[in-house]
Amino acid sequence: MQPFFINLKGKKVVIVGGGKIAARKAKNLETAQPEITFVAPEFSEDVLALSKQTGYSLIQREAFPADLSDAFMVILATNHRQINKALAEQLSPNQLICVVDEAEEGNVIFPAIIQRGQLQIAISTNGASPKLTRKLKQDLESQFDQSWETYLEFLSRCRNKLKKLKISIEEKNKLLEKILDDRYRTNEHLRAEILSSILILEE
Ligand SMILES: C[C@@]1(CC(=O)O)c2cc3[nH]c(cc4nc(cc5[nH]c(cc(n2)[C@H]1CCC(=O)O)[C@@](C)(CC(=O)O)[C@@H]5CCC(=O)O)C(CC(=O)O)=C4CCC(=O)O)c(CCC(=O)O)c3CC(=O)O
Ligand SMILES: NC(=O)C1=CN([C@@H]2O[C@H](COP(=O)(O)OP(=O)(O)OC[C@H]3O[C@@H](n4cnc5c(N)ncnc54)[C@H](O)[C@@H]3O)[C@@H](O)[C@H]2O)C=CC1
Repeated sequence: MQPFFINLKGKKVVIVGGGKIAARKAKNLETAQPEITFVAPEFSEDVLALSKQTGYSLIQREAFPADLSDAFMVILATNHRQINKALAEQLSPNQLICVVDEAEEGNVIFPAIIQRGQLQIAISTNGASPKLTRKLKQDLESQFDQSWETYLEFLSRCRNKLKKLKISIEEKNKLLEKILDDRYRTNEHLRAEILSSILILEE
């Protein structure tokens, strides 16, 4: 399995099933802002609340292959093994497909995600142990506190400015290395100091 970061903004995602796992996959996708449609005869409170909050569409009936034909991504999350399998078989090999009870019938698996602003860490065990994935996520969550979000904003501002400067690659790299010192993450004054010294340089 190849890890990627993919832009799903505005993409059509169909989730077949409206239970606990359907809701969890939709929450996993929330910051990516896709257009989600759930198809299921019954929706859980979680799915109903999500759809109310976000405007996701609900189609209340059993799913048919035609519901999935124009989806960029399909998540098969019913509690019936045979239904998930049969629908997966009807999909195009060019669609992104997650089969929640049999990963090998699809081509996408969901990682656990830690997000601190522009820093994203995704974890997977290739389906070997979702519980280990969850445990590692909790470990990393305590290792990466909220300060990383501000730090990434700072790194990004510095880099965007440095990219435009007419200085040598060596000098640029030296500065980019320098701001990786952890003191720049923890000390706001150091950040302000170096940022203003970079921002006044001529482009
Ligand atoms: C292959 C994959 C496909 C996919 O769903 O994308 C998949 C498949 C399956 N999961 C199962 C079970 C559980 N999954 C979790 C938890 C998570 N599962 C997630 C992803 C994935 N799960 C993909 C691979 C991930 C990887 O590579 O590690 C996470 C990371 C992301 C998310 O769901 O958003 C999320 C944690 C994130 C978080 O906490 O933030 C728990 C833990 C719990 O609930 O305590 C259990 C119960 C314990 C257990 O069974 O181990 C079953 C058996 C179902 C059954 O028994 O019927 C299957 C089917 C099978 O094994 O074939
Ligand atoms: N990948 C993962 O992370 C995990 C996957 N699972 C698997 O996920 C599956 C779903 O689990 P839950 O959400 O807890 O089940 P659930 O019982 O809460 O929900 C099942 C949903 O499927 C819908 N459904 C049934 N037949 C349908 C049809 N023909 N068309 C459309 N929708 C239909 C039901 O109306 C209901 O909304 C199970 O097969 C379970 O083995 C379970 C745990 C974790």
